[in-house]
Amino acid sequence: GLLTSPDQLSTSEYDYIIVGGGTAGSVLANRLSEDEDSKILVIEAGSSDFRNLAIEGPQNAPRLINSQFDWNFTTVNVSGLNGRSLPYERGFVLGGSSSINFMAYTRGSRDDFDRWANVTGDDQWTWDSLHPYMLKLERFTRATDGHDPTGELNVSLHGTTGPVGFSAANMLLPTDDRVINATSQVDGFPFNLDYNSGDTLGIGWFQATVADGSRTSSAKAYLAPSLFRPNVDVLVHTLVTRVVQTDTQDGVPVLKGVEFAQSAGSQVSSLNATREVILSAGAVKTPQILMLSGIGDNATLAEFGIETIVDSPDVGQNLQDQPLVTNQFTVNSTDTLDVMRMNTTFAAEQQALWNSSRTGILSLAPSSQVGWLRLPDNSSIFQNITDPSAGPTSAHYEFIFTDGFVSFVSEFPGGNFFTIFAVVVSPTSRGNITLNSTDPFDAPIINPNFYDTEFDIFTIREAIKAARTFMAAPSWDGWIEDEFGAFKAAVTDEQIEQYARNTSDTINHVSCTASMGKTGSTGRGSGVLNSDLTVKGTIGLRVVDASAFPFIPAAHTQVPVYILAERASDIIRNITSV
Ligand SMILES: Cc1cc2nc3c(=O)[nH]c(=O)nc-3n(C[C@H](O)[C@H](O)[C@H](O)COP(=O)(O)OP(=O)(O)OC[C@H]3O[C@@H](n4cnc5c(N)ncnc54)[C@H](O)[C@@H]3O)c2cc1C
Repeated sequence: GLLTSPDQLSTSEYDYIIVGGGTAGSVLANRLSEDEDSKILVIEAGSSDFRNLAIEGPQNAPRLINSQFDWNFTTVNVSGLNGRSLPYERGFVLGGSSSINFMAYTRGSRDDFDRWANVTGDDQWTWDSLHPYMLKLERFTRATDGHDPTGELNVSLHGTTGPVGFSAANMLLPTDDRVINATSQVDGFPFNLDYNSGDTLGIGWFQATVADGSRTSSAKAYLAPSLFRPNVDVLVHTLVTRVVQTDTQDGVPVLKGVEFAQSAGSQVSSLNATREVILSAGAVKTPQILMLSGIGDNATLAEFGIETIVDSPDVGQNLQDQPLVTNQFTVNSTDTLDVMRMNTTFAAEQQALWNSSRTGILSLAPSSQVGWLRLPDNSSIFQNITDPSAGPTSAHYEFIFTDGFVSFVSEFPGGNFFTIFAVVVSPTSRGNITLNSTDPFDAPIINPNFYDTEFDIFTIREAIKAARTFMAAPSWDGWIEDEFGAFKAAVTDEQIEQYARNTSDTINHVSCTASMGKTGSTGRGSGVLNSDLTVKGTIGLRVVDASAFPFIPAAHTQVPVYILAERASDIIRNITSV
């Protein structure tokens, strides 16, 4: 059942204690509780309010930033962003970041997963091994306006019975044809019917975790159904403060205990799992919990007076995230989604329509098309830098097309706009998560370290130029008026670089802060986890969330988390075929 206080725990005999009821944690709760004999406890710091209408409404996603459903983290002053600090959103509610994200539904490329298998030396992480899970987890749903999705995705590539409902465009916009037609008018931007085929490259229709006009979160897809089972308890408003050693076996520490509290001054409770503790607290909090529990770099832990249980120098290191720039154009039209911000009567009508039938503009995902693109093979950057992408099916940069004005640095100026996001999706910069204090209620120090490398700056610059090339296609003639604001002013390479440093934000894909490496290998750079996601040097402790990625996929990260968590559930249950 759903519990709001530790006093309500019905038993102290849980087989699995899952830390975090977010994207991955909800998958685990559901799959592990399929075994009626297993008792599962999920401990979640945030609230149970994942059915709140603010979360359910797809077009409301921007308003969840800095809301009660967000941890409201901020980064350090990032030197590659000319010293700016960014808000760093993470979901603080059941479903975790899947409850507040922008819903892009992207599996990643064949090469992304084959690289995971390669660096871990474990074939279970190849695209082919994971493909059954991709089908198992998803459920394709039709558009809310009933239109035929032919031409928007390849339905035959998709699952139709899984828990995660997704869709292509819920209604059509006047800009859709312009984007799609431009793909046949300029070289280098081919149409791709379905970037979830394994080959991501090209421009195509956005698929989103929106079903029947509402957001699909992991809480809705996985956790809510499991709550009907007698063997699942979910305790909300409770922070796990650390994992504790309960035993030693053959000299190896057993970490099957957790401590938790409801607020900074309140009583700390503790429980031991009979089988294992699984950290699914996300790529910001999982490394913090590990360090507070004595698993981290020996010297760093000593500075904070934390006794080292496992000297694991990679904890919190290797942070990978993707920076983005929003580039706006003014348009010769009064029919863009900007109208929702300028015409309150129209906005109220759309709200009423969504409230009554979950249709209309508010059922749309934040974008209707997206593109996955590579730098040309003969780019000058490759003279001295090896291609950091996972391979030929993986992009270096992404476009996200938006019918309206989007900026993370300037206010909406009024008027009608079109925005192309440019995103570096195969970054070589590496950031980190470090401790700020030994207080578990304190946020850790977050440094995404954007644009630390020449490759990342080169790529964003070329992506912004490529956006200009794409938008010069004939299909935009008479509709696009002009570039806008700081984008327009950025002309020379140096100006474009400064424009990127001054306006970039995060796409919120923080990953890889407790990553998998080759099983058994130790020392700096060999990873925090074995390839079965157990924490190296421990017994009884696993990490299952975006921290575990060895490389960030050239994709949005929620589906890779779903895939990882589905696979992890079978590893834990010893199930070898899907
Ligand atoms: C604003 C935003 C937009 C995004 N847009 C997209 C998108 O469009 N498409 C996409 O694919 N991905 C997107 N992402 C990324 C994607 O949502 C995440 O990569 C993914 O959801 C991470 O899953 P996770 O399980 O690793 O962590 P989370 O889902 O964040 O789960 C972690 C959970 O652990 C809880 N927790 C943390 N610490 C503790 C503790 N000490 N004790 C108890 N509980 C704790 C948290 O409250 C949270 O519920 C976006 C993310 C954000 C924030």
